[in-house]
Amino acid sequence: MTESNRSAPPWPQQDVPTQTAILQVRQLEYRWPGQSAPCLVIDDFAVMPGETVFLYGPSGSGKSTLLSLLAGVFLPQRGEVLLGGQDWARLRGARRDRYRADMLGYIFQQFNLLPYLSVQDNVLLPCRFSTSRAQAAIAQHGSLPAASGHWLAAMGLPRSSWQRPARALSVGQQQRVAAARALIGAPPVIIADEPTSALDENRRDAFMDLLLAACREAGSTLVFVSHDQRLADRFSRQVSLPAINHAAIEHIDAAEDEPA
Ligand SMILES: Nc1ncnc2c1ncn2[C@@H]1O[C@H](COP(=O)(O)OP(=O)(O)OP(=O)(O)O)[C@@H](O)[C@H]1O
Repeated sequence: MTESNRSAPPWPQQDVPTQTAILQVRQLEYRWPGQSAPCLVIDDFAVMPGETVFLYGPSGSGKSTLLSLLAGVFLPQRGEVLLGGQDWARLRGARRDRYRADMLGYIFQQFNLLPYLSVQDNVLLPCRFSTSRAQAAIAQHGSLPAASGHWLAAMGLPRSSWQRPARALSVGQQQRVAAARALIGAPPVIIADEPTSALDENRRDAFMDLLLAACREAGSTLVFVSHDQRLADRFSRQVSLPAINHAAIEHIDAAEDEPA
């Protein structure tokens, strides 16, 4: 990205009219190194801007693998994965990392916070890697500390916790910090991989209420993986990975993972 277009959204504008998919998978085939058979064979899968997608499937069906492909962490052996009209395979090394930081917030099952950094500094991390996220955060909230405070408050974290080291927070609070980190700078897409699996029922419901409201406020599209079918109705679309994946892999307890 050049200095002159830094304030523009980071994705290639000419390729993204409003009704174009923000995420697109075409003729994808992905095989893990050393495996003879592919784990994922997906002809066509698209997510439109503003959707909230609940992606489900049994253990081992490839959900996390697909998320890594959507995030450009892995590249497919065949086919294309596009984010914001940009084919991940056409970006190399540092450019791919920067585009990911510009475009994506990622919430991990185990939070992946830096334990000794303060809550606020954890939330600000994406702004260190992405100029466009930092600029968006400042444009929206006036300053980076104000932006981190905004998303921490949106996720229900009291001000008294913001300067504490992340490791001093409870599991439920740490997952809220991870969500605030994904939301800062309002990236176009948020990907969440089983973010509620460590939460009890009350904390899970509260987390979901706050996360979905915050994604709406940020205008971020959400792709959310979970085993927990009780969450499915909260989303604008439910997608069964085995239903779109033509790879001949064994699924464990497929029937148990159908939505209620
Ligand atoms: N590091 C790896 N090396 C080789 N094969 C792998 C590796 N990680 C995963 N796989 C294969 O890819 C398949 C899909 O794994 P993945 O973790 O994407 O499934 P999942 O649906 O996310 O499972 P879970 O719900 O248990 O997290 C697995 O069945 C496994 O065979």
